[in-house]
Amino acid sequence: MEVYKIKGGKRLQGTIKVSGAKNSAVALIPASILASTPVTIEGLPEISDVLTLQSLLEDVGGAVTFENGEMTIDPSNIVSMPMPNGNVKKLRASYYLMGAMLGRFKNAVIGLPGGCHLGPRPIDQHIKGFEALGAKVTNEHGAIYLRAEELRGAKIYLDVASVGATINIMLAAVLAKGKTTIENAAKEPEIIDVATLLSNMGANIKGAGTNVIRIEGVEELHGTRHTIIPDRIEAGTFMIMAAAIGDGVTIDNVIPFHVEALTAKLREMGVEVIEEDERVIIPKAAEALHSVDVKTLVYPGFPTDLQQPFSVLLTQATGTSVITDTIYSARFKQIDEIGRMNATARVEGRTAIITGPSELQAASVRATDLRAGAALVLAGLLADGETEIREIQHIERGYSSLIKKLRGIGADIRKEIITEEATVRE
Ligand SMILES: CC(=O)N[C@H]1[C@@H](OP(=O)(O)OP(=O)(O)OC[C@H]2O[C@@H](n3ccc(=O)[nH]c3=O)[C@H](O)[C@@H]2O)O[C@H](CO)[C@@H](O)[C@@H]1O
Ligand SMILES: C=C(OP(=O)(O)O)C(=O)O
Repeated sequence: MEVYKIKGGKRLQGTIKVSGAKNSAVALIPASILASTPVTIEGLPEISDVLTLQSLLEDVGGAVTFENGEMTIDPSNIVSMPMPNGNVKKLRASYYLMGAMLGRFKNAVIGLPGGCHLGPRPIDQHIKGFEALGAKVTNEHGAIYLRAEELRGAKIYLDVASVGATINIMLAAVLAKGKTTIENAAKEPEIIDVATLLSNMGANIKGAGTNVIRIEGVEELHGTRHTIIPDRIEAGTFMIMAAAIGDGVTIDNVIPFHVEALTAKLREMGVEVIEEDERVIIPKAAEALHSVDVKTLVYPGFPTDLQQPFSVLLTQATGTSVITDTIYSARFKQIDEIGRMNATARVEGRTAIITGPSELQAASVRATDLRAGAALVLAGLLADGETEIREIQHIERGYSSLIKKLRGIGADIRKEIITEEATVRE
């Protein structure tokens, strides 16, 4: 079993570079299925979600190369083969194969997606959108069957501003006949990124990044070259780490506007944050951090994906802080784990209540999901002693070269293989 081992207390210093956005990458790769000629995406993060999608595309006939963050996908020989099991269950974003395969072939069979367990993760709004476009959608034996004679543009109002549903409907609608309008669309930067790729492939999309997206279907899409946006969640994770235990950290390859909600909260806590064109500098960890309350919201609100690492920073603040996650009701599994590390924190319904400052102590802990894993890495960096983090496969779904990057700014973190015997003895 692979684990991360972290010796806490080392102050972070230097420049750390952010990779391409995971939550864009996992939609851009399926989007390439809609083209008739090769699509190249530059700057992809080297994470397991990207590798899983590569092999899913290869399974259905795609010719894919991936080197130095650049993926070229030749979708011309892709066929609509059913994908009910296997790799599709490894990630949440495999649901984008539904929109892309439906858009190109008018039929698809895709297993229900996996991803982090954060409480219910329904896809009813995706299905409502596909049905509005003319697809018949059924759930049979754990897979979604989508079939359409033809797809026709429609007006779709989303009951919740879902990132996944907005992107999936765009994917299905770009080759549909006529005009599609998505109302109450989500506005996340990743949606703009996917719309930019699709537009460069020849799609006609207006309004991505606002709550009304208008799509005029086209006959065919062609290949293109696209550079992915930086990962605002990875950038935010490093900003939080720098605020907790930094001594001059520059986070490079960030769009500062994308992390505005976090920057505002950090400043409210007493952290100095300097924003430049494509980087953010945290000159030093604040001497005294103030407690703050945080509510996660759809973009541009405070992102649910940063709430978990942020909860660890709050253990260092003086006073009681309350986090409310309005997006995912059960996204607090890190709280039990940091409790083992001497944090004073508890969960009440949709909120986590954290009182600080606490001197964290090293322990053996479990990365229950991706961002809980990032939270535990931060807890390990702060703790006295050597922390062991298990189930790191969750972390590696979403953070590219994390060990190398953190070592580059002075962290004492390494990956080790431990035997089951050692696990049992502990
Ligand atoms: C709004 C929001 O913060 N979205 C985040 C969410 O996206 P993700 O794509 O997972 O979630 P959505 O944006 O699609 O969903 C937002 C909310 O709508 C609900 N919902 C969604 C689809 C649906 O068909 N029915 C439905 O009820 C979800 O349960 C959730 O409460 O997690 C991703 C990975 O952690 C983040 O990158 C996204 O920024
Ligand atoms: C929860 C996340 O990923 P996924 O939706 O892929 O499980 C995340 O990116 O924080």
